[in-house]
Amino acid sequence: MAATAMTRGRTLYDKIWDAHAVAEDDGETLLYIDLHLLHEVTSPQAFAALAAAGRRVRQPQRALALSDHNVPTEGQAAGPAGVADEEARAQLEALAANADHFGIERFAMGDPRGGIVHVVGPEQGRSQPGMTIVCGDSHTSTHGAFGALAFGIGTSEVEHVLATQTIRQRRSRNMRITVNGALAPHVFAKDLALHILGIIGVDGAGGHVIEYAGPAIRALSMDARMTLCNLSIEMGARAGLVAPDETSFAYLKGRPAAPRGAAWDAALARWGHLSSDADARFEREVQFDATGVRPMVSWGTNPSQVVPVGGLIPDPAAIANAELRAAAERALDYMGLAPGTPIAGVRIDRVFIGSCTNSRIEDLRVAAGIVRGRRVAPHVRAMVVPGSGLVKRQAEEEGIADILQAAGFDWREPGCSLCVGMNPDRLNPGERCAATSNRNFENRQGRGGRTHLMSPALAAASAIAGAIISPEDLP
Ligand SMILES: CC(C)[C@H](C(=O)O)[C@@H](O)C(=O)O
Ligand code: SF4
Repeated sequence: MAATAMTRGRTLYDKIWDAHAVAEDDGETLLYIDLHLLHEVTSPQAFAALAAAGRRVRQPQRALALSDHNVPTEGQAAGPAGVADEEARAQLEALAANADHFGIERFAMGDPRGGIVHVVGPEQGRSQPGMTIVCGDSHTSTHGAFGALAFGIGTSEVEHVLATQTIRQRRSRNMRITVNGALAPHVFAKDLALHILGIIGVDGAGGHVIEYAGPAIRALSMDARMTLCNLSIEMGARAGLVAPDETSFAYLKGRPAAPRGAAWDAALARWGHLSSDADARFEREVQFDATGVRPMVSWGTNPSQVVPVGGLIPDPAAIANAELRAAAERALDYMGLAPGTPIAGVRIDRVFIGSCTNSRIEDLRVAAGIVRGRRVAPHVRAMVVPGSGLVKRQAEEEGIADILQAAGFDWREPGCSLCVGMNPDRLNPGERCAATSNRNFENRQGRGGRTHLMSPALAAASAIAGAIISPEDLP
């Protein structure tokens, strides 16, 4: 890039891209992949194809395999053999066998280091600034919180990465979301993400990689940045990222896979340069002030259909755009909600605190802080599913598990669980759930189930009230 015409600054995304570009062909780039995370649902066919072609895994030490989507949230110590569902058991057994055959490290079911792939990668210190990270899973965007380029890939691409440690990609456009000011007390990264979704919609970042910037983002913890980056994919983005800083470095220091000693110092020196240049160009810019962000709840069947917890369920008749109006009508019908009524007070049957969006230790601390000394409403079945065995253990050591259980929450073993209903944790038809996950599509948590996305604070408060409520309004 020596030509003077090319001296314009680069974004963080551009820099990570350029540093990993191996070859160019017809507008596509072959990108080197630093970390490949695998789970049981999207890897069996990839491994089968690899084996059929007589190939080996190019760099097995750059992969880690985890069982998360269809593991039951009890009895994990028994391993796949103890899983009742045949398809789930077959996938879990295949992952274990494939990882062992191809020399890939895996955390077996029941291993305390195991859990949701997007919780475990960061927790182990494997997800690091400046890396390219892929997984056959859309919410791989979570790892962008570390200033990594992290995105989901399909099963055929999983095979390609296993075989070559590279992937063919088209460059995305750059988008920056700058959040000025500071979040109000009791407002969390989840609210911020749902607020952004409410502004830009589910296609709002289509074709772009989002960089989150500004003082309100800098003030977020790593757990919170992961929540925000996690939801980038629901905005239509290819990935979302935050430039690394002292918060990122402090989080990573001392983690099992983080560099140590002189290697740590060298890494810090490298990571310190990972930011967008002042004159970098973003094709799209969104800016707003965090002060106005309220605790948010979804009322519909996509994650951009949100209102503040103090707001009203919208009236489709008032929506000018015909497509959005039809979507709202259909969503309200599925959700069994009446337009124009307050979202607070809508009665719920279930509560799910978990998922790669909100199942980390800070999320559980917030939930425990709200339910301490209170009881879950008698008609509500509430469960907490920690994101990993280590989160579970830490919550038990901190007394969080006791508080949640004393309040009447079911304390489960880690996994995706009720986020996606691929294990026995499912909603029954018509059941309404306050959920801390990221998707509220029709049938997402079980056939006919109705999902309201919200923060752990709101979900915990709603469990107590038996209806959607803001924690400040709890008696
Ligand atoms: C099962 C998996 C492929 C899927 C994804 O890619 O996101 C799941 O994790 C989800 O959240 O819907
Ligand atoms: S927790 Fe939910 S969103 Fe996250 S990877 Fe699992 S199924 Fe997907």
